[in-house]
Amino acid sequence: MSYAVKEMFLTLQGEGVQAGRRAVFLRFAGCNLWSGREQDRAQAICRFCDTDFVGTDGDGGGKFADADALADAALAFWGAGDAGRYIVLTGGEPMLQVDDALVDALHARGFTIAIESNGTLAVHPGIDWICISPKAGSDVVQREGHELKLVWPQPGGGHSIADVAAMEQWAFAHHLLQPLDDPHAQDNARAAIALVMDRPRWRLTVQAHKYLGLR
Ligand SMILES: C[S@@+](CC[C@H](N)C(=O)[O-])C[C@H]1O[C@@H](n2cnc3c(N)ncnc32)[C@H](O)[C@@H]1O
Ligand SMILES: Nc1nc2[nH]cc(C(=O)O)c2c(=O)[nH]1
Ligand code: SF4
Ligand SMILES: [Mg+2]
Repeated sequence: MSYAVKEMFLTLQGEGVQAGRRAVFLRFAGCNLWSGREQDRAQAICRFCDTDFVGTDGDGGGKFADADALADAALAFWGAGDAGRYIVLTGGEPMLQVDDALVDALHARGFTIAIESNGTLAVHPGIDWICISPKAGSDVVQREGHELKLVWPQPGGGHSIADVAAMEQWAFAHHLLQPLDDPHAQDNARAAIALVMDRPRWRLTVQAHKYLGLR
C-alpha cells in the first residue's frame, strides 16, 4: 500500500503521559471526522481541530510508495543512535492508513510505536502505546488502551458529565483531560481543572509544545 503523509518531524511529545519524550511525529493526511477544509468545519463531527492535515505538502510529507520507504524516512528523522527510538503516528486519523506492513517495518527499525487516534476505528494490535481522544457525536469503538485523552470542554453540545462518567469505565490505564485550545483557552483550562478536582480519576495534561515553542 502507499501512504499519504502530511508532514514528518522530530520533536518532543508534548501531550499526555509520554510528554517530554523525544519522538518522530508522522502525521498522516486525511481524517474521517472532518474534511480539513475551513468551509466544512461548522458541519463536521469534530469541529475544534488545531491541525492542518490536508494534502502531502508539509515538511517531510509526501506520497510514500511502500512501508519500507516510509519507515526509512522516519528513521532518517530520528537520526543516529539506536537507543529509545520512538515514533508517534498521528494525523488526521492515522488508523485510516496504518497497516501490518507499516507496523512491521517500524518495529524492524527498532521503533516503539505510539498512536494518537480518535478511536472510531480499531487500533492496530501491534501498536505499543495507544492514546485515544474521543469526539462527541462519534462512535468510539476502541475503548481500551494506555491513555484516554479527552479534550475539555467540547464546544457546541459536546460531551456531558454523564459521558465523562461512562468513560471512566473504559479500560484505559490513564484518564487525562486536555484543555480545549481555542480563543477561550484560559476558561477552558479552569473548567478542566475544576473537573479534575471533582473527579480525581482524571489528570490534567497540557499541550506543552505550544508553551515551549516546539512543533
Ligand atoms: C490533531 S489530533 C490527530 C489524531 C486523531 N485524529 C485524534 O483526534 O486523536 C491529535 C490530538 O490533538 C487533540 N486536539 C485537536 N484539536 C485540539 C484543540 N483545539 N485543543 C486541544 N487538543 C486538541 C486531539 O483531540 C488529539 O488528542
Ligand atoms: N510536540 C507535539 N506533541 C504532540 N502530541 C500530539 C500531537 C498531535 O498533533 O497528534 C502533537 C504535536 O503536534 N506536537
Ligand atoms: S479527529 Fe483528530 S484529526 Fe480529525 S478533525 Fe478531530 S482532532 Fe482533527
Ligand atoms: Mg498537535
